[in-house]
Amino acid sequence: MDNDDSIPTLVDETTKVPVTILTGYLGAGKTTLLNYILTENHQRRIAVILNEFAQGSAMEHLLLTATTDEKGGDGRQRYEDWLELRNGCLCCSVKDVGVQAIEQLLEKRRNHFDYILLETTGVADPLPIVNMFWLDDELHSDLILDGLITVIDAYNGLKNYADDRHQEKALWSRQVAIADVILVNKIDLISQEEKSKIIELVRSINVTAQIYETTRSHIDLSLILDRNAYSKNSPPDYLLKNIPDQATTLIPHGNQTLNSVTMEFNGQFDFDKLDHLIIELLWNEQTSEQEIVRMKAVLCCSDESTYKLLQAVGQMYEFISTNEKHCDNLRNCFVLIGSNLNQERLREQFQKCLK
Ligand SMILES: Nc1nc2c(ncn2[C@@H]2O[C@H](COP(=O)(O)OP(=O)(O)OP(=O)(O)O)[C@@H](O)[C@H]2O)c(=O)[nH]1
Ligand SMILES: [Zn+2]
Repeated sequence: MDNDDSIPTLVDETTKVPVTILTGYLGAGKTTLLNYILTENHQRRIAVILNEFAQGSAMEHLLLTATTDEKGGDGRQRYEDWLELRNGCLCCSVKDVGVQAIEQLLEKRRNHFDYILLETTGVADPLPIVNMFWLDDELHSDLILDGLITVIDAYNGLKNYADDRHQEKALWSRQVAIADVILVNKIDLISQEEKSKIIELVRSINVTAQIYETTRSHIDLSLILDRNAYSKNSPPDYLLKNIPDQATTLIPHGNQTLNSVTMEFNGQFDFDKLDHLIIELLWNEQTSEQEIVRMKAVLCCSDESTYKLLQAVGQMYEFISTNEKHCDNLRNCFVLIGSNLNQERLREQFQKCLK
């Protein structure tokens, strides 16, 4: 499709390119959904990014090209580029590296696509990837996170959840917990009774997501694309949801193991104390024992009646005021990503900053 450089483009160079993230446990129907989206008439030029290990990725690539070829008769190319992140896992190749790679692609191929779909590997915590795309204006990114879709396998879902191996259960729950939209897929394989059970379970983990029942991931695209779920000055939904208070270990990457810690607190923070703690954590306590790479929070501070956001990348951090009043809902949510994060100790440190 190189000759279409000459075709005038309707894409405004200044418009940000939406990124929709697809997550879901192994085999839930993510690629099926991608295939479906790519073959539907969506008036979009979509780039697909697979965040999989090399082998799986090559296979999915084949699956997707097969689908486009089949449907290619009308001469319209429905997706224009392909970015494979080989040798690894976007989720643990610390954030901004991934964003930069995608931005570079975007710069080179600006006229070739105007939407990005990112399928994450089914065995990793999707939170770091979502974090990665929740970008500050100051970073002048061309990308904007549009939404997070979690596909769940209705047939195996209850089993995944009941799995005693802690990692599996935690992963499954987190994928459900942070979604904006949840597709309860493979409805064709379950009974009415099982359907009620799985939907009840999903709802108990995520009270705010839109839940749709699907077969072969078929869904009205207007329900999942262009959702603009993360607009400026409102706390991202996933931070206000009930993310289980827990520490998870992400898949090791190189010689480093990143882990993430999510914490919730009720009440109001004393801003000066909190500010002091952040400096302490990011500047004075960065050791091989504990290193915070990324931190985000939605906060209620006693000096303001609206939510504050906290953003930290490396040692740089900032507080951002929002327009959203915290009223009597005094929930505070933190997400920290780094190495050797000690949740207990962190919790104690933050606790001391409450009024
Ligand atoms: N019966 C039935 N099978 C489905 C449905 N959706 C997907 N499948 C099948 O489930 C299998 C896995 O689907 P994929 O789309 O590859 O799942 P995935 O989430 O991309 O899997 P990973 O990338 O390995 O995590 C495939 O064989 C699909 O054809 C459905 O609604 N009903
Ligand atoms: Zn897949």
